[in-house]
Amino acid sequence: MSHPPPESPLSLIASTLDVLATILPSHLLKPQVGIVCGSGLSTLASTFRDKVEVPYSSLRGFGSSTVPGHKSALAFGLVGPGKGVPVVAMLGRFHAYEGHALSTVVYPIRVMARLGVKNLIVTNAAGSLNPELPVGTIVVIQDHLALPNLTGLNPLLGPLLSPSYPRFLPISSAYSPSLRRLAFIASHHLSLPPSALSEGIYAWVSGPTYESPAEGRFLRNAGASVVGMSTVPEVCVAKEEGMEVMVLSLVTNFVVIPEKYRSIKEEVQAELDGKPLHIAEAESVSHEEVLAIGKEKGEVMTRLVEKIIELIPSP
Ligand SMILES: O=P(O)(O)O[C@@H]1C[C@H](O)[C@@H](CO)O1
Ligand code: HPA
Repeated sequence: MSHPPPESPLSLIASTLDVLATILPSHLLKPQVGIVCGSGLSTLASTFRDKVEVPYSSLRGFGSSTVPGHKSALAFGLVGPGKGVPVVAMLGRFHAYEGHALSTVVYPIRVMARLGVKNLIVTNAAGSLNPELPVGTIVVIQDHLALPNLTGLNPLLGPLLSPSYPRFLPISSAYSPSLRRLAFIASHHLSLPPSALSEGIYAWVSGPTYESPAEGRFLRNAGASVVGMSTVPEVCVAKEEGMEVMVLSLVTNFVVIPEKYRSIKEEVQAELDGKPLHIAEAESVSHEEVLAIGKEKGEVMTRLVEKIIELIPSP
């Protein structure tokens, strides 16, 4: 029995675009800005005007978000005063740890590029590796440390989607300085305290385990400021597609990095000596905690993203 040839990625994207063209009103069909909503951050689309939500299940090539705090739909709408800026948001993303191929993780970014998106704002929830980045801080990402990229899980592995794409993509300037500037200017316009927004380096890990103390220390010593399980694949592909990219990480927890390991040997010896030690329970992180901070900070993230969009020069 002969099988039909596999569908090419470009024809799959074309079919997704056809579906969107039949659903969307013309003023929403050419979004200028794309947004990826991180864990618990789908409220970023709560203030879109003329909003149209398109479930991923109606779009071939899209997976389904299986993680709490991620909704399986695109939201199209207008942001900002006057006519407004047409935008599209992924209300939930796909992570490799859910079992999605990296090509599925980045598929919506390729669709956004072909809809005309030139500027991409990627958000995520992340663990802090630095005591100077407390929970609730929004970190404007300057660079990344992507161990999966370096060890064989790079989203750009495989044939090029277009012969015009570079085989060896430089990503030394992946995080757009001009968009990063707008983040700080927007924060000033909104009168946010200077401590609300910081800068740092995002470490991408595959998850789904949170980091062990030794892994957290390793990433911190390697120069990372925050760690998370997403974002870098989307950034690499957006860069390949020629977009300007900005990443905002919301610190939802500290990664547990004790200065000293609990020593069972010392504890037993202290008990034998009749001087038992009082050991504090080690903290641990949970996704519920991550979502709770997303909910608490959703409003300020929304205002910041809206203001950044307003400040992006129109084409
Ligand atoms: O999609 P993001 O990166 O915001 O989600 C983070 C990383 C894991 O998916 C999850 C862990 O709590 O939150
Ligand atoms: O501590 C974390 N580690 C990895 N990913 C995360 N996403 C939110 N918090 C974390």
